[in-house]
Amino acid sequence: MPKQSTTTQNTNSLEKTNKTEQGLYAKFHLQHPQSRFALNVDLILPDSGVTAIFGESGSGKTTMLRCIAGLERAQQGHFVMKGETWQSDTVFLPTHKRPLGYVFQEPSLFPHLTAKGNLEYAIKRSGIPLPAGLYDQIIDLMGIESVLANNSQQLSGGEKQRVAIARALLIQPTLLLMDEPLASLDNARKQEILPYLEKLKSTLKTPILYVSHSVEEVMRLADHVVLMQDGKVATQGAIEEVFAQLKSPLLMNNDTSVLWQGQIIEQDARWHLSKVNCAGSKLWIRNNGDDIGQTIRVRILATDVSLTLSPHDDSSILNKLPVTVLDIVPDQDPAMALVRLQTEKNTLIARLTYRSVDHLALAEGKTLWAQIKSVALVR
Ligand SMILES: Nc1ncnc2c1ncn2[C@@H]1O[C@H](COP(=O)(O)OP(=O)(O)OP(=O)(O)O)[C@@H](O)[C@H]1O
Repeated sequence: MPKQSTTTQNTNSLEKTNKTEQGLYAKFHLQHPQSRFALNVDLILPDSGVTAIFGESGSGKTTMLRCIAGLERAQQGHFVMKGETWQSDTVFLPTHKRPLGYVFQEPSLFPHLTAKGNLEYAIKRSGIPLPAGLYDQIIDLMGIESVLANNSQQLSGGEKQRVAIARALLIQPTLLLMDEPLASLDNARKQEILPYLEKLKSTLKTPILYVSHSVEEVMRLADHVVLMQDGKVATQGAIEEVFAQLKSPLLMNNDTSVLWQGQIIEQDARWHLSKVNCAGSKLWIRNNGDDIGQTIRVRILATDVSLTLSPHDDSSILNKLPVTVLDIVPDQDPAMALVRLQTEKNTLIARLTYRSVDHLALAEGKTLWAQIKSVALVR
């Protein structure tokens, strides 16, 4: 059991600092005495939207979240949230004094209370009066009205987790920490909860740090990604940039893909297609009922991208874009290469055999055409 937090200052007065009046500043150095693992991070993160802490098992995602929550005390630690210091050389706010909500992998509801009882307990514990309408808004946001009277043991896994998220929100946190909140659920339950998380993200202003090792979840929810590797930050940035960088073996496999964001600019009713403009690169996708002007995210798998020296019109492929080779990165499979390509403003990745790389004489700066066999709408 990690050592519980202790107070080293009067927590009534949160120390103000001008270090990061906006944003989150997180710097931790932690070494577990019984393990070789060390966490070493020094980050400034956005104070809005969803930041995914993404990485392989054991890379230190949970440890970082626990340091931020004050559940784990780093030998050296500094955490500033919008100008309020939660930890420094002289400050250590205990967890219960930090204005945060924490959602764990396993929803930890009180089994002897109803869903409503769990929520009321959290509101009472927080000691912050609820503004009019917030309770109903959160219940509605999580879609739990119909299960409020149920004993928490009668709830399904998905319902329990939605109640746990509502409970975390009712504390009115300035930061919401979510540690693999969908990991204990089967795929059907995950698909059921993801739209609630999307709605939560677009409705509430609370910044969310979301730990996950699921590319699908990260691509759907995150705006910003911190990629963790061996206790360090391999890279961080806007989600499109991180997935385009190939900075981790986690991103270099059969599922290697890029994420593009764009707006629907045209509908083709006859063929049930929509045209989406992703920073100048225009793609046809299946019409999923989105209106013109709607912002969407699409995922393009590297295995769905092939390259040709000239734009072929005698192929079934709808999406063809002019591209320039940025670089050629070895795949984990020695037969395969990941070719990073520049489109107008986006990066695209093609997974090809080295034989094809040689056949097309691919090299940095070469211009050619990318054919995109399939584009998946992310939602
Ligand atoms: N209390 C502890 N004492 C010793 N070692 C620990 C302790 N907690 C975590 N570790 C080790 O620290 C490393 C990072 O663990 P952490 O749980 O942060 O990784 P993670 O990226 O969240 O992994 P996962 O995705 O599997 O949850 C692991 O090697 C783990 O065994």
